Amino acid sequence: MDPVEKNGVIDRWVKKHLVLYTGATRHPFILSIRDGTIDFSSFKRWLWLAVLMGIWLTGQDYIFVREFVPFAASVLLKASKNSDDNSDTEVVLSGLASLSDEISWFKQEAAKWDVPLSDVIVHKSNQNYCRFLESLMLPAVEYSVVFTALWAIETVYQESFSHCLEDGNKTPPELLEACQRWGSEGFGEFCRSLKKIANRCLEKAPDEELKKAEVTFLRVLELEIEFWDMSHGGPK
Ligand SMILES: Cc1ncc(CN)c(N)n1
Repeated sequence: MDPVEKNGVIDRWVKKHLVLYTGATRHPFILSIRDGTIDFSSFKRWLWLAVLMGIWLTGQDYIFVREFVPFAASVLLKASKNSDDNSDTEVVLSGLASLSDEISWFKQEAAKWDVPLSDVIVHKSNQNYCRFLESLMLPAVEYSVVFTALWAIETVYQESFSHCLEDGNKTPPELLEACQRWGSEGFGEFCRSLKKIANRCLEKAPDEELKKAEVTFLRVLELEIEFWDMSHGGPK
């Protein structure tokens, strides 16, 4: 990690809000995947796996990703207009490409597990998250604020699922592919690019905007924790 990143605004916020950040990136749901703390009696294992996969295969995360696409597209639009460095556009575009791959993966997994993705009941916490994304798509929302949100949303998944791939993990084989999707080094590289751009914008932001970006960062962490809680409590 180069020195600039170490002392950037984002690292300061992560340190300042470490409890909430850890709550989002080391959620019991994630720890239960990493530790494979699944009762290995066949029925419970299957049931538990069905609950674990629930977050993906009851379609909650599929619904989220469908909402996340227009949000990411709105960041792309702001990048093409506001950023003084057009490489931002390329970074956001690469993220959109991986989102389209994510959607195809959901569809293929849903088919494999014979889970319909149509007329899925949207869970309350998912509705809240999607409404939050919509609020960030308004033209008036500053570039540094939306980029902080984009970085936080992607990084929570990357930090969470890379943890499930670390040495000593007991992640069930059925979940490895999902963990590799978001926990991969390539996705990690993408998240670091987002962080660099967010830091660059935040360094120049006036106090008012900086405060808004910090509040947005915390809101993303809260929503991600609610999202994991939804799966941990099972689909309601
Ligand atoms: C809830 C959530 N947050 C983040 C990601 C990663 N794009 C996701 N798929 N779902």
